[in-house]
Amino acid sequence: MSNLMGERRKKVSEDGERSLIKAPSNASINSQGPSAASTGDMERAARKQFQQEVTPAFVYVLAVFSALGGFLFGYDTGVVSGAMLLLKKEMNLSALWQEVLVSSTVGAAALSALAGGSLNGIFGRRVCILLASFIFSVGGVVLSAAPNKEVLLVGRVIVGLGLGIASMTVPVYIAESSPPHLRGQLVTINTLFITGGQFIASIIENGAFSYLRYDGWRYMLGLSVVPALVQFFGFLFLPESPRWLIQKGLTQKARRVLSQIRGNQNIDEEYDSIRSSIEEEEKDFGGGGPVIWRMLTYPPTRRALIVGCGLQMFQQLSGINTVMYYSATILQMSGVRDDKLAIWLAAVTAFTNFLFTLVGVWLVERVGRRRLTMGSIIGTSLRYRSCEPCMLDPGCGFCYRENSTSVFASSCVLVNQASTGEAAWGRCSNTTQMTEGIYWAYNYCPTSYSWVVLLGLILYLVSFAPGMGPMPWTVNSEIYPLWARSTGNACSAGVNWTFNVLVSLTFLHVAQYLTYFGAFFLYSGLAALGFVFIYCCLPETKGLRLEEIESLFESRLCTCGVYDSDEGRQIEYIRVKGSNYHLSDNDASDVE
Ligand SMILES: O[C@H]1[C@H](O)[C@@H](O)[C@H](O)[C@@H](O)[C@H]1O
Repeated sequence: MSNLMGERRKKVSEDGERSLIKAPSNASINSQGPSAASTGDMERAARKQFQQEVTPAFVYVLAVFSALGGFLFGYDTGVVSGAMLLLKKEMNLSALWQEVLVSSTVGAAALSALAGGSLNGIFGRRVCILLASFIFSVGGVVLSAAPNKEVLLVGRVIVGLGLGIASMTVPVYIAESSPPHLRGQLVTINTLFITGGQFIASIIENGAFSYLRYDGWRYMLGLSVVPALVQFFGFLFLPESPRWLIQKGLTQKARRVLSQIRGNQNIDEEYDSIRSSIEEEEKDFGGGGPVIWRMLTYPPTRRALIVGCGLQMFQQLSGINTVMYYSATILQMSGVRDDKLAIWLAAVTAFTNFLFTLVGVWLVERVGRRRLTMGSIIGTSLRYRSCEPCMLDPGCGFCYRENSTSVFASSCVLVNQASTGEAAWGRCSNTTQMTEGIYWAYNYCPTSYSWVVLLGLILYLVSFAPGMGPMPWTVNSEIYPLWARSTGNACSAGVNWTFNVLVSLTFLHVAQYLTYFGAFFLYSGLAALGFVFIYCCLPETKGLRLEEIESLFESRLCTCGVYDSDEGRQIEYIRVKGSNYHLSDNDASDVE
């Protein structure tokens, strides 16, 4: 089958009408005398003209309206912790009910992301986004009106169903509508909106609603109806993905949409190329069993699926949501004793995540997905090395003296086997004997080190947010051929949500057993594994057309870093006839 696809690509590049030539490098232009040089000049002029073409505003409008799905993702997963503080008092919720209310949304999202694959294939991206925003609105209304915890649970499950569908559809819709040179940036805007939603949620948690004696949680949870309705009504007027339309044979409509999105520029080459790719795909993969089976039995899509799901798995295993969901608790354990301060500091961490995702939006088309993701995961795995080594050992605790400014006379001492509240011997061995100014810290660093923990969390987010946060979503929206795109994204989003629920549900237990710092070392180790996976298996997709990306998975999965060389990236084709030139971002370096 892979030979077949190779043949197909050869055919496309030899096609007369869409005649393509290899663009010579600068060096070869200079060494080939005047005529070659003037061809080179013409090409340069053409490139310059191409690069001056303004990207129509419509594609940004489309990306922003779609990314409201990301905002709801961030808001709904973020606001629940603040709402829970109020709910547990008002509805007398047990710990089990609190856990169920928080994780039911994430669990429902995992299931509906998987189901979203078929819905996308059958009804299209636009209908799925409309459906998700409708579900979000219903969920918001149910939550804000809930008379008891059972109805709350129903509302949380409804919201989760919307989340799963939105999380797998929005990146695909944006990727399929964007021009190649902006695709990474526009898809990454979706993650920017996720982290923006988390940040706004953290502000709302602290804001006026949290001071209401009754029903503050209703406003917190119900507020999500506003962006959901904006998205719903916006999408009534926004078009379907042109690629999905072509796949369904609605070619006239697809042409109209593509030309609308491209601001009436000449779309002939882009349209032809998408259409011929899809027709070839139809011929090669038209029949023969469920899509997931066809993906698993065809090596390039199997490899893409491994890369896509692996990225999502490592994103979650590197512990992002232990920070996003528990940062207030972590800060309290590290010595911040005032509740309100801990919650405000948690908002600072959410803001850092947002701000540095913006850096990711800026970097993605400059340094590419691969380098950004690798740099990010390295930073992520290094972050935890700064805190007390003593805390790593569940058998030890920290005995210290403290005055108003500093910690002194500290030592790491074995914990009493019978009670972790005191040391096995010494100054901290008997709580009643502990005189004023002597403290015993088990499972956290003493107060004057809490800034180290806050700094640790911030440094972690500074390295996580530009790469590991957005890239798994961005890369997944690009690496599958059209016939496998919905299913590929459904699976990888399902993996993301599943590991999200696994890591966030087990975090407190893991921390109890290994201490907070031990748990962080565990995630750090997993992130290091993730680095090896990314280094070996993730190819660069920057600047390529969606239809070209599939060929990156034709060779062996783990090529151990050969992607870093520019080999293969030098093959640039420009069209000789007509006025549409396709350039990868490498071309930018040729243009003065
Ligand atoms: O990419 C996002 C983002 O990084 C969020 O902050 C996180 O909560 C999500 O789980 C993740 O998928």
